[in-house]
Amino acid sequence: MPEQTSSVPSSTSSWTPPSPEAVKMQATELSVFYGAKPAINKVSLPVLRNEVTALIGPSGCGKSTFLRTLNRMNDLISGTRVDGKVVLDGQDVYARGVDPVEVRRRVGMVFQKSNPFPKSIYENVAFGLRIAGEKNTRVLDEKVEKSLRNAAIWDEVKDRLDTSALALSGGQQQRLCIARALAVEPEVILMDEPASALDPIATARIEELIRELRERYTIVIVTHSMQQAARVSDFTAFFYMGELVEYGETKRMFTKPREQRTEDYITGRFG
Ligand SMILES: Nc1ncnc2c1ncn2[C@@H]1O[C@H](COP(=O)(O)OP(=O)(O)OP(=O)(O)O)[C@@H](O)[C@H]1O
Repeated sequence: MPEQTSSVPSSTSSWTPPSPEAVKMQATELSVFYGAKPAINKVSLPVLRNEVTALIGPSGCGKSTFLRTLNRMNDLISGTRVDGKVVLDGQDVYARGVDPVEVRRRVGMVFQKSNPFPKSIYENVAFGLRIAGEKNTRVLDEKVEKSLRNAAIWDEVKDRLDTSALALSGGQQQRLCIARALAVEPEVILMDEPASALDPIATARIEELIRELRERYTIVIVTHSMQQAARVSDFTAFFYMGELVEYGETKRMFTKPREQRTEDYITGRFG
């Protein structure tokens, strides 16, 4: 099978595979070990271009572990071993010679708890650009503004770019972190429960933003909220005890799940 061809578990074999051009990332037979036991076991899952893919499943089933393999964040956790393959635009991100820092630039990440640096709003967004060697003030200004606009927070902060990011509300801080992720022009954005610490209004803004960002980026989101997965995602992957149980279009998964375990989970029978 060529690298770009998507691969899905046998339980979804009646699902029509996407064309190779539609596949931005592809995990194949991916297992991750913390010590001897696999936290995820032989997971094969495509991530489709300009779509939102939601990862759902009960606590501890391996959603975050899977997410972190997509941009080699697991490399930073000592004792982790990754088996299998993750391909980004046809290139194996774990191949020898691939720079994990470049992988993380192309595949950005937003975390559950917003984590702005104790710096100004401006410097938070400019941070990655400065690290990449950008010194031109005009370029920095332009990119900071563009990122803040794209993260739907520009109007709220444009008059106080030099004030501390820590003075923003939780929802604003999370959108600032999204702006920071966008500044280095990633192609894929990974979001690990990005709204779980936010109130319903701030959550709605993040969800709206995810729908907007989908026009330009490929997004993978971990969420505990079935409603959120149904609202924001185009495709859903249901994990259970380290296995990928079912993957498919979100609408279909939530109305006609093929697997009993998926149905039990989305109807709240366990989780
Ligand atoms: N750094 C780590 N060291 C050792 N074990 C870990 C580590 N991170 C995760 N695990 C284990 O791997 C398994 C999967 O965890 P993971 O965080 O990926 O699940 P999750 O589905 O994202 O859970 P949650 O929804 O609670 O965030 C769990 O058994 C967890 O205890």
